[in-house]
This record gives sequence, structure tokens and C-alpha cells, in this order.
Amino acid sequence: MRTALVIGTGLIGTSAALALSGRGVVVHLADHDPEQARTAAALGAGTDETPDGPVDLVIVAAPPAHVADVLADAMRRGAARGYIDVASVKGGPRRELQERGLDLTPYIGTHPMSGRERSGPLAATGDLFEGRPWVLTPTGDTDTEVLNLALELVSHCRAVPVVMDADAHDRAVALVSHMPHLVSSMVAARLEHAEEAAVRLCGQGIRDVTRIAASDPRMWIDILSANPGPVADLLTDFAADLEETVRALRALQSSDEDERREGSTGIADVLRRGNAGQVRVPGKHGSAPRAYESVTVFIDDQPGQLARIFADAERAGVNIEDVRIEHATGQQAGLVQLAVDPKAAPVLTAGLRERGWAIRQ
Ligand SMILES: NC(=O)C1=CN([C@@H]2O[C@H](COP(=O)(O)OP(=O)(O)OC[C@H]3O[C@@H](n4cnc5c(N)ncnc54)[C@H](O)[C@@H]3O)[C@@H](O)[C@H]2O)C=CC1
Ligand SMILES: O=C(O)C(=O)Cc1ccc(O)cc1
Repeated sequence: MRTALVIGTGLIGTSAALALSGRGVVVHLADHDPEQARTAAALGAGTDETPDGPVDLVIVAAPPAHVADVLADAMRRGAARGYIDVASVKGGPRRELQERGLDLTPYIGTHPMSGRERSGPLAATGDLFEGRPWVLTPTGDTDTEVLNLALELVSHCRAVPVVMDADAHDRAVALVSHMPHLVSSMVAARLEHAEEAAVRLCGQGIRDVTRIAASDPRMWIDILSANPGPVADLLTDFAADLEETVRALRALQSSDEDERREGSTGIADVLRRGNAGQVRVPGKHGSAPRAYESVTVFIDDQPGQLARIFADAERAGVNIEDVRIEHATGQQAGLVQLAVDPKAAPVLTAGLRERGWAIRQ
């Protein structure tokens, strides 16, 4: 691929453009708000000048509700050899294009499974898609040359291509992204009017559960409007679980011992099923999940602390698989949790202690 045109230069479009530009592809940037394209160009994602002739690949990164319009317009004016979009839903845009009677052989619906809570070009990074799945939904009619262009894009972004049927994709993302997003929002919504004294106690658990609730509601209204059926089906099952759980908790309040036992069984059941689902979440690089052991180190909130811990871990010959930081409420201090291979945990603990670090037992 030598040239590309990104239409919609927000978070996703600009991130893809940065990755392509970094690999020597000439990238043109367009947005219905020219200021966004100018910003993306200023960040080094390409040029906001209109291409002279057809480019190799058009990448449409506008909100889902606009994708079919933007694609249809680009296809009608013969803007490229191949066309893709990156919208978070895949069935709707394809059907809309079909209804317009367009030749869909040069089109592939795609979806990079990577994002951030922030929108716009200023939130973009060229490494956003690294190691993440990038779903491609070609059909039997898709032009092979276009599939190759899409695969080249995925490879330039260092993402992992995953081929799926468009509707199967929409059911899958309802399960792993859209439904969890709403549940996160509903948990976070409980905090809106909560007392300050309660909110101050927030720890890592609620931070994890509510992180994605910080996202831009406009984008999520678009996403959910394009995939309402599968999400509503999943929330119906979720509501049944909620009802069961409330019933079990009420039973735990009973003075009757049998009822309390039943309540306890009900709660144990939901927690056990949660464990069984959680272990299916893929580990890093999309591999099968691995059980790591956590070594927790106390740090002061000062420059250079993390760099020193990492250097000391290297001296101990231990590979850090993952890392998270828990900030202590109201103190300039925190806890760094280093996830390591279980066999390496005692080695790391001893190595860090030797170099003066305080390790949580
Ligand atoms: N935000 C995320 O985490 C992810 C989003 N996506 C998908 O990527 C697409 C873009 O999302 P973001 O980059 O997050 O949004 P964004 O809000 O950061 O950027 C969207 C851009 O599209 C432009 N735009 C809107 N209507 C347009 C039109 N008719 N023609 C040209 N440009 C138009 C906007 O001005 C804006 O610059 C969406 O379809 C979304 O579903 C895919 C994966 C992850
Ligand atoms: O939901 C997730 O897993 C995210 O991390 C962010 C995200 C949001 C929207 C998408 O279309 C894809 C990914």
C-alpha cells in the first residue's frame, strides 16, 4: 500500500493514520470538521490535502451512523481501489450499503478491538492497535486484492487479524464490549449522588469496574443504536441473574436458617460462575489466560520510583508480565502490583527486599 485516505480523523482514524505514516504510506486526512483533519496532520498523521487521484485504500473512521453515507460517497466518486470502515458494529453498515445497490466487492467491514475512553485526534497514538485483535468481515465476494490491502493495514498497525462473519461479530462485541459498557455505566451511576465520605473509600475494584464508564456518551449512543438487539438480549439474561442475586441476599437476611442456607448457595453460585467466566478472559497478547502471582511493593509518589523497581527486577532476572498501580487515598504513596510467573515471585520478592523495597506480605 502506497497511499491511503482516512475519512474521520478522530481517535481511531488518526491512530491508524499515525501507524501508516510511520510505515512510509502517504496518508491523506479528511473530516467533516476540517479542524480535526488539520490537528491530525499537525500530529504527523499525514496531509489534510485532497489526494490527486484514487488512493489504494480508503479507511472510514466516522461514527457508525455516518459510515454507510461516507462509504457510499467515496465509492461513487471512485476514491480508491479498496474501502474499509472501522465502526464498532458490522452488520448494519453492510446492509445499508447493500440497500443502496453498491458493488460491495471492494469493501470490507473491519473493527479494531482497541480503544480509549477519550475521543478526537489528540487522544490518538500510533501504537493503539499493537497486539490487539482487528476483526475483518470479508464475504465470499470480496476482492482478494482488497483483503490483502486490509491485511497490510492491520500488519502496519501491528494488530492481529481475526476473520469473522459480520453478524457473529456483532453478537460477540455485544457480549465482550457493549453490554459490559452499559453495566459499567450503571455501576458508576450509583456514585453520582453518593456521599463524599463513601466515594473517598473507592479502591482498585471500583476503579476497574467503572473505567470505561468515563467514555464519551455520544459515541456510545451511536454504537448501541447500531447493535440494540444483541445487547438487549444479553441484558435480559443479566437482569435474571440480578433478580436471583437480590433474592439470595434477601434470603440471607431471613431469621430462618434454611432460607439463609439457600441464600448463601445462591450467592456462592453467582460468584463461582463469575470465576468460571473470568478465567476465560484472554491473557496478554491474546494468548490463553495465565495465572500470575502478584508481588506488591510500597512506593512513595516520587519521580523515578517505577524506573528503579523495573531496573531492580531486571537485576533479579525476573520478567514483569503486567503491572498496575494502586494509589493510597489521601497520601503521596501507593502500591505497585507486579504480576510475574509464580516461580519467579519468591526470587523477585527476595531481590527487591535486598535492595530496600518494602513488600506487602
Ligand atoms: N473509540 C473507540 O474506542 C473505538 C471506536 N471505533 C469506531 O471507530 C469509529 C471512530 O470512532 P472514534 O475515533 O473513537 O471517534 P472520534 O469521535 O474520536 O472521531 C470521529 C471523527 O469522525 C468525524 N466525523 C463525524 N461524522 C463525519 C462524517 N460524516 N464525515 C467525515 N467525518 C466525520 C468527527 O468529526 C470526528 O473527528 C467509530 O465508528 C467507532 O465505532 C472502533 C474501535 C474502538
Ligand atoms: O470495550 C473495550 O474492550 C475497549 O477497550 C474499548 C473499545 C471500545 C469500542 C470498540 O469498538 C472497541 C474497543
